[in-house]
Amino acid sequence: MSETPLTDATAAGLRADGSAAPPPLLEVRGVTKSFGHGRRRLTALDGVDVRVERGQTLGLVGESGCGKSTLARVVLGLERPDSGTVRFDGTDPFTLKGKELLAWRRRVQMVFQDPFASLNARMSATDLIGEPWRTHRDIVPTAQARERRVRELLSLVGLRDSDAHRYPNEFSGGQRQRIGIARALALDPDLIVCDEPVSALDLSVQAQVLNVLSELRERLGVSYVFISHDLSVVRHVSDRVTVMYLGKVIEHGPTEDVFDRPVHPYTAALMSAAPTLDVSGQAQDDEIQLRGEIPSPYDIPSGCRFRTRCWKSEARCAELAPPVVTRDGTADTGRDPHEGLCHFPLGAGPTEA
Ligand SMILES: Nc1ncnc2c1ncn2[C@@H]1O[C@H](COP(=O)(O)OP(=O)(O)OP(=O)(O)O)[C@@H](O)[C@H]1O
Repeated sequence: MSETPLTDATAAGLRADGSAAPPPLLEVRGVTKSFGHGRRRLTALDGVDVRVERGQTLGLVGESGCGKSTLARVVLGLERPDSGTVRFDGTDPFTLKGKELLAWRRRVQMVFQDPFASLNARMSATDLIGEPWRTHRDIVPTAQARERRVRELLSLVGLRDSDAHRYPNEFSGGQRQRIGIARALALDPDLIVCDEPVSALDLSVQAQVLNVLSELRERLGVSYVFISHDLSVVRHVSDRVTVMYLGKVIEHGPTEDVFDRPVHPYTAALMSAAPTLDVSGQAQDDEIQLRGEIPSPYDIPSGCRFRTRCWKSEARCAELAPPVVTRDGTADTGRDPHEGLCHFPLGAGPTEA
């Protein structure tokens, strides 16, 4: 039996009144990406589906090496999938060329984890923010327009006009990340991929930067893919969450559903390790200890790839690929499904094999 992927799509693409829903801003379906050859070949993404609606934030979580950055690179058009499709506003960006490709590249931008590493110390804030305009010259054709736009962008991220001519070493970590955000906004994108955008910052500064991101969403309608190891941050910023394990999506759904009623034991374990969170239905207040280490990506376990660390694992988990289930063990008919891949989902008895 081949493994069934979680198809992260609104049911049949229909609204409640039966009319066709507009395509999501981003729709990744069945994307597989491998690296290397022969015995040194590993599958970093295995039939991955994700969806980002306009003006929404998708949280992407999972341990190191599960494929989050590879997925981000695919979304940014930097890595071509081996199979599967990427649709941005209904168009496959990998089919674009020339001017169309350049126009699309504006629409998806990135905010990096470490503002210290990602900013060139010898460039002023103005130069850093305006660097993307070197490639996209038509956006601010004159020096005057450029100066005006830099001031607007500084103001949008909560910095002052006088900051325009300062250098990275004159800014705090939080201010540098604000410059990183202003730079991502310079091309007026529809989607920003944020890869651990606050994990290098002090706790008190993290909240300020997260507020900047959420204000920008309100004001500009920008969408985010938000990658983070910090589940309390993901819960705070995300409308929907996708959980990955060893290159596969093992659970996805609306944030509150996934956090309050995880389907997959792996999701529950991740959440139980996050100090402020309560996993209802699980050992309250106790961290779920997973057995062993993450398996090698060169040697993915048969059946359910999480089984070697799962406390619910039985013989079936090694023999058969896990089915798609919801918290209640039934197919979800709602518009925004909350699903997981598991033989023994939480909150339900064993599913039919
Ligand atoms: N260019 C590459 N060549 C070979 N292997 C790669 C390459 N890029 C990623 N990988 C492998 O693919 C798997 C997924 O990596 P990826 O960086 O996407 O994970 P991640 O979830 O982003 O991890 P982290 O949280 O540590 O950044 C890992 O096993 C990694 O070693």
